[in-house]
Amino acid sequence: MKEKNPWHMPVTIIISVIGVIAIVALVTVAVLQNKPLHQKYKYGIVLDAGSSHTALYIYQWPAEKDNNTGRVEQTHSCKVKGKGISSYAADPWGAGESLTVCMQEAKQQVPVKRHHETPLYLGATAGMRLLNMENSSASDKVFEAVEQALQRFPFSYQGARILSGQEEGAFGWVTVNYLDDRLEQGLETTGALDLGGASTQISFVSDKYDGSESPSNSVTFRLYGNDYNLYTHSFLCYGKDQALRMALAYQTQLGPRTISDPCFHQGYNVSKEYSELYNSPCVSDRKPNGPPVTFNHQGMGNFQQCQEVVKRIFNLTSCKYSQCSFNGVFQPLLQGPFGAFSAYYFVMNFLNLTDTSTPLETVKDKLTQYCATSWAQIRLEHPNVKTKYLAEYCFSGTYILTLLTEGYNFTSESYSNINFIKKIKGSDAGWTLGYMLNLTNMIPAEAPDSPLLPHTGYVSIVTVMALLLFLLFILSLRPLWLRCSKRPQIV
Ligand SMILES: Nc1nc2c(ncn2[C@@H]2O[C@H](COP(=O)(O)OP(=O)(O)OP(=O)(O)O)[C@@H](O)[C@H]2O)c(=O)[nH]1
Repeated sequence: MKEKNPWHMPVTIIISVIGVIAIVALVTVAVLQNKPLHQKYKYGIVLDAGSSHTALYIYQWPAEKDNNTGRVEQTHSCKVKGKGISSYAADPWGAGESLTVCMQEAKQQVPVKRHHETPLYLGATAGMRLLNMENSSASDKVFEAVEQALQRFPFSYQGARILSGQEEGAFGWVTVNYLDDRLEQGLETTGALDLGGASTQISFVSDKYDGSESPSNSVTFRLYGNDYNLYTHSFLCYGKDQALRMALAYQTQLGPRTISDPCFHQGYNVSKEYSELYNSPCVSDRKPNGPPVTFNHQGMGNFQQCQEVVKRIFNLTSCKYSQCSFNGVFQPLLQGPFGAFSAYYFVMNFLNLTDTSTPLETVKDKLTQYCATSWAQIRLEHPNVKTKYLAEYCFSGTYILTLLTEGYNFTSESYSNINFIKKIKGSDAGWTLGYMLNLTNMIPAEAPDSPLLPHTGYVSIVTVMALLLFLLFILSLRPLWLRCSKRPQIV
């Protein structure tokens, strides 16, 4: 005589099968109903028309999350060949044409069906600010040509304009903090240090600054339900290319035929034109009277003397506020971590000085050694680096250190709060992303309502509940099993 297993009984089997199907159906519905829709993306394009060059950035974000948080990312960038658009004053048409290759790339990168709805912006910075100051009709002509060129592409063209220094600083700060998810989460923010070719920006939030002292340095934001009172300042002419011009102008005040420049390596000897050196509003008023056509720019390679030259381009004495950075500009006490990008990164990365835990004295020693290396040796060690960049790293490193410590008042301690960065989570640090987020209203003033549970949490809870229900159901059949097991069957 053998007892029949209750699981083999038809009723139990049918009930179990129905139970399993019910669970699978329940979990499937939970998964499908709450699964994000098939990811479709929207796109935005921003052209950064800088003083030294133009760059194009493409951003994308999930189509159904237009108004959501921390999800816009850079998918592509393109560096326009040649100089910045401000250098086309004598040939405005060339400025428009120069953008064609990168714009064609953008056409390939953005799916065709999204072209017409993709906003396209061009923002120009210090190069065009200077050209506009110097010759506003030339600047208008460059913009006309650029607009015509951009409108030939199938995107939704939203205009080209010059950003103010304040906007450039504030949008750079938004970019850095957005990419770090600091805005959405209401965390302590990171300050932004941007070193361009013609201007430089410093932006940070300080508990000590409420905007009442020097209100022109204050920008207020309400983002994700938090209020920010940002201190920002842009120094026109203190980008690294214009700063170099100013340093050279101090050394050529009397119109000499040769200058021995401590900021260039020994053995560097290049003939340069006075007219070219003084061809900028940052130095034009200092042009010596009747200088020769050219001068010999000779290197001496001495960091300490270079720092003395660089210091001369800063006015560190006049200040009508409670405290200043330089040139009489108000600056509150530095606070928190800082992200330093653009030329800060290019230069410090080349010099192997991005580790800010290195004591400032050691940084100075390394720069001393680097500047003292002969030009022949430097070229031998870096055969693939662009000669213009290579020749200027001693000056640029010295300028950065002087700007940070003497200009902005970073101390040996606060220097370690600086993080030299190029990208954050795959997107370049710079003003462009913040500019687009602002113009597309992609950062809400108030924190968006979030679902009570994330998708995975919801699915897990439904699965656990379904299993528990099934267990309860099986247990409820227990009397049936017992009855079955009490009535043994003879096989
Ligand atoms: N070493 C090095 N320097 C670079 C590189 N790309 C750009 N630069 C230089 O770094 C400086 C800053 O470059 P950008 O951040 O593009 O500045 P920009 O937008 O042209 O200038 P602004 O209009 O003042 O903002 C300029 O002097 C450039 O010539 C690079 O790859 N390596």
